[in-house]
Amino acid sequence: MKTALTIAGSDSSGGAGIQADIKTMAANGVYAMSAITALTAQNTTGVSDIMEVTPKFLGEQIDSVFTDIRPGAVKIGMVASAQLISKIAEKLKEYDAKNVVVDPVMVATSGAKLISDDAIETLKTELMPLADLLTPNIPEAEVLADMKIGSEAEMEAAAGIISRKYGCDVLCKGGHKVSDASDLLCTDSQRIWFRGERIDNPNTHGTGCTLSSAIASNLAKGFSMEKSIERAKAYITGALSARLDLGQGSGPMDHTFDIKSAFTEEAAE
Ligand SMILES: Nc1ncnc2c1ncn2[C@@H]1O[C@H](COP(=O)(O)OP(=O)(O)O)[C@@H](O)[C@H]1O
Ligand SMILES: Cc1ncc(COP(=O)(O)OP(=O)(O)O)c(N)n1
Repeated sequence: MKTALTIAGSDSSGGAGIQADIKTMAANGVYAMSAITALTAQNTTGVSDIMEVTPKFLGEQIDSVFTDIRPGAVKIGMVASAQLISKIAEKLKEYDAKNVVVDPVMVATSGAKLISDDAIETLKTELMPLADLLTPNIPEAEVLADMKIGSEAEMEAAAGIISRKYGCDVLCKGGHKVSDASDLLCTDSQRIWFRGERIDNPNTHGTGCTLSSAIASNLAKGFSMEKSIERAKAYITGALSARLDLGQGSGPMDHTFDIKSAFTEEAAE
């Protein structure tokens, strides 16, 4: 079985973060492992508290994974502090990690800030240069490229700036647009659009975590970057289309929409 590691924060409501990543990796057929950067007390309406692990303990989790079951891909999500980011960079280099997907998580849909300002600088200087793929949403791409994005042409310009600056592929996600949900991949030689119809569903908690984990899963399985994104886009479209409706705010998606087995039958009366 192919393997993948998520290095991210825990979401107590299960829709984003580590929980979304593990469900996604399992649904995409890879063995999922985790190194937790922080616990969040969070639900569909917001984040009420965050408790970070120490850099030493994060390093020990990563050591435990890499020295035993080597991950075929690594997805990195919420990392709130500069010290934790430096520790991750150190360990990725130490273990020569492959297929590194960095989701530069900054702000949750609910509005909660998930990274400190000084950590954004460390993310740029230490972690992003180690990525094979960066997956900013539009507000994150605006911060990273230092420009406003209001059109597809501006998405292309911003993704180009970020890709050149950090020497990696960039997927600028279009979930924050109002017209459609098309994402743009920028490599050193190509611009590829992944076109998506906007699904009329207010429950989009964890879409970014889910997409980046699905891409990492497909990279771990040996698909090319383009094919991995195409497959991940189909997966998230399916998860959103299942129209799960839980919680009082922006609810989670159905990560298991495509899994039917003897163990997923209806609940007992
Ligand atoms: N309403 C929607 N309908 C279809 N796809 C969506 C919708 N909202 C987000 N997506 C898709 O979900 C993925 C994550 O994008 P986005 O929501 O922009 O990320 P983030 O959660 O980091 O803000 C992208 O592939 C995007 O196109
Ligand atoms: C623990 C944790 N990590 C990341 C996020 C943000 O997730 P994302 O997929 O970007 O989805 P939204 O929150 O923007 O819907 C989070 N909320 N919690």
